Amino acid sequence: MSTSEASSENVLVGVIGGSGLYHLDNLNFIEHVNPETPWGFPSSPIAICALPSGTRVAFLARHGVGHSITPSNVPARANIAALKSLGVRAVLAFSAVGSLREEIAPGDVVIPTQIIDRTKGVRPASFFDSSVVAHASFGDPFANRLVRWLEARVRTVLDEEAERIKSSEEERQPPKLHTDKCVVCMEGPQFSTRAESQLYRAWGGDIINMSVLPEAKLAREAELSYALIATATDYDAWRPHEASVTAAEVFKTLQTNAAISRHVAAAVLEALHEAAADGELLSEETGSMRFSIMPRSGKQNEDDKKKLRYILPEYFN
Ligand SMILES: CSC[C@H]1O[C@H](OP(=O)(O)O)[C@H](O)[C@@H]1O
Ligand SMILES: Nc1ncnc2[nH]cnc12
Repeated sequence: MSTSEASSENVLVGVIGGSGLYHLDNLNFIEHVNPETPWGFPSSPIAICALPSGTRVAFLARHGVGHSITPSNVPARANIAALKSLGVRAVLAFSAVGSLREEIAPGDVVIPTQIIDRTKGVRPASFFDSSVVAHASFGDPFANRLVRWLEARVRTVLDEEAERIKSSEEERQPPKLHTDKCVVCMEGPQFSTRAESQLYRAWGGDIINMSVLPEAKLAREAELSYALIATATDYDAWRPHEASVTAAEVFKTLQTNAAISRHVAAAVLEALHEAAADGELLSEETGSMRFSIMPRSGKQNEDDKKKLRYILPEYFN
């Protein structure tokens, strides 16, 4: 199936849900689509949902709806290719992360701008792994304009949440927003040792997950604008006098964090769709691969080019 064949009407924004976020059940579900891409099927069928205005968005559960796919086995190429095939231009990815900083408390929201790669080379991390060679720029791994645009809107959502918590019986601290942070992406599935956790702090890491790579790299190769909205679940393993993170601790905060993530999604998706349609917000990523692909040569295989046409039809027609 080519990109144009798979296009579903006006779906410009894709949401990738992480641990705890398997549905956007505050939006109207329309249908499931399950495109077979040249890299296989996505983690789960993609839910097409409608916002109150009727605008459609695509939702994909990264680990499958029953969370049956480990971080190392997420079919990230199929996920990104499938979203692109629906016409998606901007991806909001949600992730449950560990905190490497005292001031980033469980429940807080982080929109990072940098990544340190601690994956182990076991995940297919490029669409260009064949006779067609490309070197995408990745100095700024997230879509900068989209990140700045999101920060303002997420801050408003969290201010409203703080007001709601203040006027309720709830005793928890309102979630804070942290920007310009660095996410370490580790292989897993085991959590880090205390020594690794300390090392990542020394390197400048602020939060840690197992999922942002290769997702962010593949989004860049497919010219999608990609931003991560991370919610902290734990303090990882760096605090000397505290127990190191356990899955049980992560699960405790997942529900509350998922509620915030749904809130954020509902609050930003309509405006993001409009901005994506206008094009200006996403202009940095559009066309970014044009000069990253090594010049055509007779050695490029026709089948390899055909696969790439699925994500970048303008360069492989
Ligand atoms: C459930 S704890 C570790 C797991 O949670 C995060 O998943 P996601 O990023 O999809 O929310 C983290 O990256 C690990 O994959
Ligand atoms: N401490 C941690 N390390 C890696 N991924 C995580 N996801 C949530 N907490 C995490």
